[in-house]
Amino acid sequence: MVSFDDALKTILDNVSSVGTEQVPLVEAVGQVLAEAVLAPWDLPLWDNSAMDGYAVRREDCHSVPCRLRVTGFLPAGVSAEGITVQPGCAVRIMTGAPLPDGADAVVPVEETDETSGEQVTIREPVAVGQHIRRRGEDIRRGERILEAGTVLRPSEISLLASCGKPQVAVQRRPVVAILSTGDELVEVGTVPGPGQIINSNTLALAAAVREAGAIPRVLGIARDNRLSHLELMRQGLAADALITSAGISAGDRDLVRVVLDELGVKFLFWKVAIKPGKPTAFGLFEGRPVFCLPGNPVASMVTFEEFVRPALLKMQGRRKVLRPTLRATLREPLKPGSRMRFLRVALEREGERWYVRSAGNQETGILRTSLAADAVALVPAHTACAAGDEITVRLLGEQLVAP
Ligand SMILES: Nc1nc2c(c(=O)[nH]1)N[C@H]1C(S)=C(S)[C@@H](COP(=O)(O)OP(=O)(O)OC[C@H]3O[C@@H](n4cnc5c(N)ncnc54)[C@H](O)[C@@H]3O)O[C@H]1N2
Ligand code: MOO
Repeated sequence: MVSFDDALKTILDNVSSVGTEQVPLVEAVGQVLAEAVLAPWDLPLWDNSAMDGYAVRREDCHSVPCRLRVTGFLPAGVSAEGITVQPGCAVRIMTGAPLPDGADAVVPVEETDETSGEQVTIREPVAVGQHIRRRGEDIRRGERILEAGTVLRPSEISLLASCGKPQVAVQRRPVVAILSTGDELVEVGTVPGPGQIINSNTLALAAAVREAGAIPRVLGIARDNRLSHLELMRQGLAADALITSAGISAGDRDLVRVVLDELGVKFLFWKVAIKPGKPTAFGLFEGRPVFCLPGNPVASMVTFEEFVRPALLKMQGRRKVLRPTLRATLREPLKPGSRMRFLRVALEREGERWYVRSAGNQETGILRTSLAADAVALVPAHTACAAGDEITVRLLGEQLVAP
């Protein structure tokens, strides 16, 4: 049986990017850039006004108030070619419009009085360069603005768009096959008969795969016989990764490992010293990962979170693949366990401190506890804790606070 740390390390050492693809910009959000991007031009493209107002020559405004003749109008979207601010004159200009020749300052409309359509009075002192956005002040042409490996957020998308890229090379999202096993399973939408339960793991795993940025491919249910396993596992092994659910512990019909062995999967471990999730196995098929997760719905979710999610993120080119942990103070004591434990917990914040309490019954059949959990406490084996002790918890999902 391997330790949790060794299991995670083995997985992460054996997965890598599944390749790159070109995608339209909007679809690239959340994906990892696969190319360095150079700015093809300066940004801003040309000097322009940061205010609605008047383009002026500073030397005409030495002593204010002063009166200037309005000789033109520059809205955004027009060229300033052929327009020059002559001595004693001003050009009415809108935010974003190109700065006309001769002008070296913009006076916001609030600091002027329009005497008539033809004249304007400048009331406030004027400094050279004020309210002008200079060509290239943000980004210089030829500058390396984004490195391969960058996670694309809306800000990066904005920059890529400004650099004229309608599509971009990103790390491809892996296709992840999901196979549940068991004669007791029926698909959702069917009312379970005697001895039957609904195959909820497939949907939970597919949702978790999608949430991790990958593409789920649901294979259905392998029945508890070799042929059914063989047929669906062959399909699953063609995907970038395969996740199986159940059939991996000591049961008489637990065929998953036997059949995957037969198909040529090389297992690197098949039991981990954790609770829940002891019967978790990991193998490789032609370099592609195979995760065999326990059938208990809670164990399935916990092992996905701890082992599969980091792997799927790494396969998408992410360098940071673990959710953050924080130290929190226990509200209640914890008994020691013989294996490292993952306890579903609820966090509360008081001032700058985080407090943690059990989210409910920790038996792995009890899904309700997961609904109340917003973090998982990582409790080492043989460790008893008293109320008031600090423990490490891993946040689940994004932590938002009420406005
Ligand atoms: N003698 C032993 N028995 C068990 C051991 C052990 O080490 N020795 N380990 C226990 C632990 S821990 C777990 S977890 C389970 C895992 O067993 P399997 O992964 O082989 O899964 P099954 O026995 O087939 O099912 C367990 C449980 O989960 C339900 N299940 C299965 N598939 C689904 C699904 N797709 N959707 C929803 N629920 C599912 C299934 O009905 C069972 O109740 O083994 C212990 N036993
Ligand atoms: O994986 Mo089992 O308890 O460890 O649910």
